[in-house]
Amino acid sequence: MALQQDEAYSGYATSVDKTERVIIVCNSLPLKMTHDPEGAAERGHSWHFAMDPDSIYGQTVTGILNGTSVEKVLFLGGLGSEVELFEQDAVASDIAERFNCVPVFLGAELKDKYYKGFCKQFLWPLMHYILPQSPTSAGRYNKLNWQGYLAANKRFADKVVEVLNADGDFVWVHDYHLMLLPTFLRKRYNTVRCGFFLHCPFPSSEIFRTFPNRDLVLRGLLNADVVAFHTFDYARHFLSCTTRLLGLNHKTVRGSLAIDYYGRSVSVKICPTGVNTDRLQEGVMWPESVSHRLNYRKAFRGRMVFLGIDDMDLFKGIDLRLQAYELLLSQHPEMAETMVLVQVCNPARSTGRETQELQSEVEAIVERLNATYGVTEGDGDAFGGKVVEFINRGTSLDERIALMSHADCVVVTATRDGMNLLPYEYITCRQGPRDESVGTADGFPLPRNSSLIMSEFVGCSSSLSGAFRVNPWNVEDVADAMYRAATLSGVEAEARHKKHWKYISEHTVGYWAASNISELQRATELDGKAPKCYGLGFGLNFRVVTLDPEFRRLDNMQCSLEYSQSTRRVLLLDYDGTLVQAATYDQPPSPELLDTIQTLANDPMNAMVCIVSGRCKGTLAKWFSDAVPNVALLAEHGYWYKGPAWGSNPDWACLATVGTEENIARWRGIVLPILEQYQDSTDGSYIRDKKTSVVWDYRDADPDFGAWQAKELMDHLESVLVNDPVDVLWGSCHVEIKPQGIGKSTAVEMFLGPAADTHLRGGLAAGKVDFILAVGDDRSDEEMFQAVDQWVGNPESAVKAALSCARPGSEPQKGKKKRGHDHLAVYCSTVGQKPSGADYYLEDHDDVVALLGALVTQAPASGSATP
Ligand SMILES: O=P(O)(O)OC[C@H]1O[C@H](O[C@H]2O[C@H](CO)[C@@H](O)[C@H](O)[C@H]2O)[C@H](O)[C@@H](O)[C@@H]1O
Repeated sequence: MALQQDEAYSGYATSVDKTERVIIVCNSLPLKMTHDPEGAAERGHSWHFAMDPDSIYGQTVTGILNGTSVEKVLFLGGLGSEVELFEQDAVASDIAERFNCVPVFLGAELKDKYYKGFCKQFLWPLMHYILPQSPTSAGRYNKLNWQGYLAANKRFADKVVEVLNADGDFVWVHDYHLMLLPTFLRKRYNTVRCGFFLHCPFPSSEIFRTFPNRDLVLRGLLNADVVAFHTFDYARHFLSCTTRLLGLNHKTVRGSLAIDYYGRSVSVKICPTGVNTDRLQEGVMWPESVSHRLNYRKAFRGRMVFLGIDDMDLFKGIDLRLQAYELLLSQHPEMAETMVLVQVCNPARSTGRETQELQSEVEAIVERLNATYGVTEGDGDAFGGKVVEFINRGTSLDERIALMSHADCVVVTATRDGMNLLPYEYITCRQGPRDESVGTADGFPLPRNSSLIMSEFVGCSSSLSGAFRVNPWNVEDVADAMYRAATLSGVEAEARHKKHWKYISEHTVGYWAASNISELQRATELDGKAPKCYGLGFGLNFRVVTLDPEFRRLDNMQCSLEYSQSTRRVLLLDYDGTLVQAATYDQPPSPELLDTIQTLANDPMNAMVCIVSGRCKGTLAKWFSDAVPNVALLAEHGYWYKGPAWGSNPDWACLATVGTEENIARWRGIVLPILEQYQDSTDGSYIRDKKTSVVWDYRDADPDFGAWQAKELMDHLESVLVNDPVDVLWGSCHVEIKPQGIGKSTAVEMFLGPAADTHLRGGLAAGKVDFILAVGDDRSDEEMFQAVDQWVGNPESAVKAALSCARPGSEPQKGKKKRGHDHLAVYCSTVGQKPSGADYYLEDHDDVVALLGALVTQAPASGSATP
C-alpha cells in the first residue's frame, strides 16, 4: 500500500516544528519483511521490506490525513523478525525513509519474556476471561515475564521520546501489549498528548482484579488522555475497575464519558474498528480471487457454504462450532448433501498445552464428521463430498476473499473476541465491486445477500443487528441458528445484507482512525489556557496533577502579610475536613486548635470569625461555646446561628423563614421512611439525621451500587417532594435533603450583606471589610465561595447562591474579583486539590491549621479580647 503522504519521512522533527503529526505506536509495525541477503550491498542490510497492506495500522493513514487536521503519520513499533545488531542502524534509517516507520529492537531474550511469556501466555488469555487455574498452566503469572513487559514498554516509550516533537505530535498507542507506555511517556512529558486504543476485550472487574499488577496497569491507561474501546461493555468494565480498584469517579459530559484523574480529565471513548472496504471491494476482482472462487464453486458443487476463519485460539469457539454442526447434521442428515462447513484455521500465535489440546480436538471432530456424513462424490477431487473442509494453514488474502465472496453464511462462535472483523470483511466481499456492472464474467456478479451467525460475546455483535445472535456455549442454540440461516429466504438475506452493508460502509477503518484522533485533539485542546501540572508519585505510580491555571496553592506568607495589613476582617471556616480530618466518626477540636481560634476570635480587627458547618447546633455548642466564646457558630448549613459573646445575640437563632418548622416536620415524614428503605437495601449505607436536614450516606457501600441507588433516590425524592420547599443535593457519596434556601451562602449574606452591621464587630458595614478568608473542603462550601465571589464582583447584588435539586457534575465557576474594591484581600480556599470555584487550595486540614497559626503570628500586636 502506498502511503498517502506528500513528504517522505525526513528525519526526526525538531522542537520548532508545529506540523500536526500522529505517532502510531504498536507492537508490530505495518511492514512485511523477508530475509534477502542478495540486496544487502545496495541497502546496507539483508532484509527486504514492503508495507503490509493488510495491517490495520497502515490502513489508518488515509482516514487520518483526510479526516483530521493532521498532516503526517509516523509508525513506531517492533519488527516481525530479529535483526542482527550490526544491521539495526541501516534497517532503521531505511524503513524510516521509505515507510515512515521507526523500529524498536528489543532483542530475542526480552521479546521472549515480553511477548511470548507475558503478552501471549498470561495477558491475552486474561483479557479473554481465561484464568490459569491449573498449577501447571503456562499461563500462570510469572514475575520475570512481568519485568520483561515493563522493560519492553519502557523501551517503546524511550523510542517515542527520541522522535517526539511535543509541540505538534499526538501519540496513539495500541493494544494490550503497551498498557504501561503512557506512564513512561507522561513521566518524560507532563503534557504529552496521548491516546490509547484497546483492541481486545477489557474483562469484567471480577477477572481483571485477579491481575497482580492491576493498579499499575489501570494507572498506565489513565496516563493517556483518551482511552478507547470497541464497545460500551469494555468501557464499562474499565470504569468499574477504576471505581472499585482506584476509587475514581467518572461522569458523562454532553454525551462523553470521562474520569477525573488528579484534575486531568481522561476521556473514555467507544469507537469500534472497521475494515478497508475499498481494498476488499477491489480484491473481489483480482484475478487470483476470481480464479480461487471458480475453483471453490466447482469443488463445492452447488452446496451451501458456511464459513469460519479463525486463529487457532482457545476462545475462538472452533470446537463448539463443530459440535453444533454435528448436532445439526444429526438432526437433519439430509443437509449433509446440501451444505459444507469450510473452516480455515490460521496457525496459533499462543503456545501451550491447552492450544495443542484444542488443535487435536478440532482435528478429531472434523475427521468424525467427514467419516459419518461425508459422501464419495464424482471425480474425487480435493473437496469432493466432505461435510467439513478444514484448511489448517495460513491463507492469502485473495484466497480468503474468494471464500468470503462465495460463502452463504459466516459463522462466528468465539467465546470472547475484542471485535472480530471477519463479518465486516465477509459482508464487504458479498457486496462485491463498487460498480455492480463490473466483471460479469468469471463468477460475477456476486449476489448482494449474506447471512451471519454471531456469538453475542464478540465486539462486532452489537453493530450487526441482522445477524443470528447466539450463545456459543449453547450448542443447540447454534445448531438451530445454522438451520435458520440455511433456510433463510433470498429476500430476507438481501434485506439483512443491505442493513449491515450500510453500517459497515460508513464505519470503515479510516472513519475509526479519524474519529479517534479527533477525540484526542478535542480532549487535549487547551482553550487558550495552558493547565498547570506537575508529576506526583514514584515509578509506575507516577501521575500528573493538572490544575486550572488560575487555581493556585494558597501562599501562607502572602495571605498572612495581607492579613497583617488589614484591619476589618471576616473569617469563615468550615469544620469537618477543614479544621480537622474528615472521618465517619466525631473529631472534636484539639486544645491547640481551640487556642488558635480563640486568639483569632479575640482580635478586635477580626470583625467576624465564624465556624460555618453542617454539624448540628448541639455538637458545635458543646465544642466551641465555652472554649471560644468570641467565635460565631453557623450550624446545620446555616439553619441555626449563634453570635459571638461580644455581639448582641449570643443565643441560638433559627434563620429559616416562618413556617419552616412545620414544613420540615412534613417533609421529614415523607423522606425518612424512603431513606430507611434505601438504607436497608444498600448494604453499608446509613442515614445521618441532623433534624433540620437529613443525609443518606453511601461512602461505605459498594461504589457502583451506591451510585445507582443515589440516582434512583434522587428521582424518587424529586417525584414525592414536588410541592415541598426543600433542596435535594447529590454530594460526594451522599444525598442530602434540607430546607430550601438554607446553605452556607447564608454566612456571606449575614456578614457581607446589607444587614452586616448588625452582626459584625463594632457595627461595621460590609463595605468596610478589607480582608475575607473563606475555607472549606466540600460541595456545601462551594456555595460559600460562590457567594463571596458574587459579592466581590457586585457588592449590591443578593449574595445567596441559587440552590436547587443539584446533581454532581455541575462544575463550580470562578467569579470576577475585586470589582470596585481597591483595598480588599479575598482568599477563598478549598481543601485538597480538586475542581473548585475557589481560587486557592490548601492541601489538607494540617495545612489549614498551619495557615491559621501563621495569621496569628503575623498579626500586629492587636491586643486581647475586647468584648
Ligand atoms: O497476537 P498479537 O500480535 O498479540 O495480536 C492479537 C490479535 O490482534 C488482532 O486482533 C485484535 O484486533 C482486531 C482489530 O481491532 C480485533 O478485531 C480482534 O478482536 C482483536 O483480537 C489480530 O487481528 C489478531 O489476529 C491477533 O491475534
